[in-house]
Amino acid sequence: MSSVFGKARAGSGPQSAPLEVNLAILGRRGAGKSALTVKFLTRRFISEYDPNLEDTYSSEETVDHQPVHLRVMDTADPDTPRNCERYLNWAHAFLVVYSMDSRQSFEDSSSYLELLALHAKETQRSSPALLLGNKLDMAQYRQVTKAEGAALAGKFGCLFFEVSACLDFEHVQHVFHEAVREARRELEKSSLPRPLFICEERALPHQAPLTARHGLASCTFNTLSTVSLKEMPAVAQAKLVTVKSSRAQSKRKAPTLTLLKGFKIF
Ligand SMILES: Nc1nc2c(ncn2[C@@H]2O[C@H](COP(=O)(O)OP(=O)(O)OP(=O)(O)O)[C@@H](O)[C@H]2O)c(=O)[nH]1
Repeated sequence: MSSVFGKARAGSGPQSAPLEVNLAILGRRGAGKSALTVKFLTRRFISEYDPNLEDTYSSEETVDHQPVHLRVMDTADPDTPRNCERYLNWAHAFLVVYSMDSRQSFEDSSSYLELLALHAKETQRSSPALLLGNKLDMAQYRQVTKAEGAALAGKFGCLFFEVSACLDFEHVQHVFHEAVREARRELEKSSLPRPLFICEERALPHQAPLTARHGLASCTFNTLSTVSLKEMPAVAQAKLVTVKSSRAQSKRKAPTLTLLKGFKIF
C-alpha cells in the first residue's frame, strides 16, 4: 500500500491532471532528512526513527493553485552515497540537507551538490537542488554560519534556507513547495518524458578524482550516450503500517500514534 498524506486537491477539476513531481532528500546521516520529511507530511516532529529506512511517500499538494502529486524519497545512504542512480535518475528536484551543528554534515552536503552537478553535466539534464541548513532551533550550537551556507548554495546556483524540523510547519512546507516550483520550472523547459531510466552503467572518465576527493567511490553514473532509455520502474511502495485516527487512538488510550514504520509520532 502506498502512503498518501496531505490535503484534498483544492481547485483540481476533473480535467486537471496533477503535476507529478519526484523529490529526493539527500544528506549525511543525522542531518534531519527524515524529521523534515515527516514534518512536511504530518506537521509533526519525530523523536524516534529507524536510520536505515529509505522510503518514498506521496502527498497530494496544491502549489500556486495547481494540484501536484508529490513523491518524496527520504534517502538513507550509508556513510558515503551508494547506488545513486536510484535517486539521480528518478528525482526532478533535490533537497540537500545538512545539520548546522555539524561541520561534517555541511562538508557532506557539498559533496552531494558536486555529485548532482556532475550528474547534470554528464546527462545534460539539470535537476534543481535546494540547500537546507537544518536544526535552526539549535543555532546556539552552530558550526556552520548562515553566510557559509549561502556561499555554498551560491557556488552551485541553488536556493538556500535555514530550517528546523522542530519549529513551524509553514516554513518547512514553504521549502518543499519551493522545490516543487523549481522542479516545475525545469519540467516546463524540458520536453523529455520523465522519469527515465538509462540502462547501461558506465563510470565517468573523470569520476575517479571526484570520488577520491569526496568519498563517492561507489557512485557510478548512467549516461545518455547509450541512448537506451526505459520507463523508470515503479516507485518503491511506502511503508504505511498503521494509521489510527485520533478517535480510535483515544478509544484505545494509546499514548502514541504509530504512523510510519519506524516512526513514533507524538
Ligand atoms: N533539535 C533538532 N533535532 C532534529 C531536527 N531534525 C532532526 N533532528 C534530530 O536529529 C536526529 C536525526 O534526525 P533524522 O531525521 O533521523 O536524520 P536523517 O538525516 O534522516 O538521518 P538518517 O536516517 O540516519 O539518514 C534525530 O534525533 C532527530 O530527532 C531539528 O530540526 N532540530
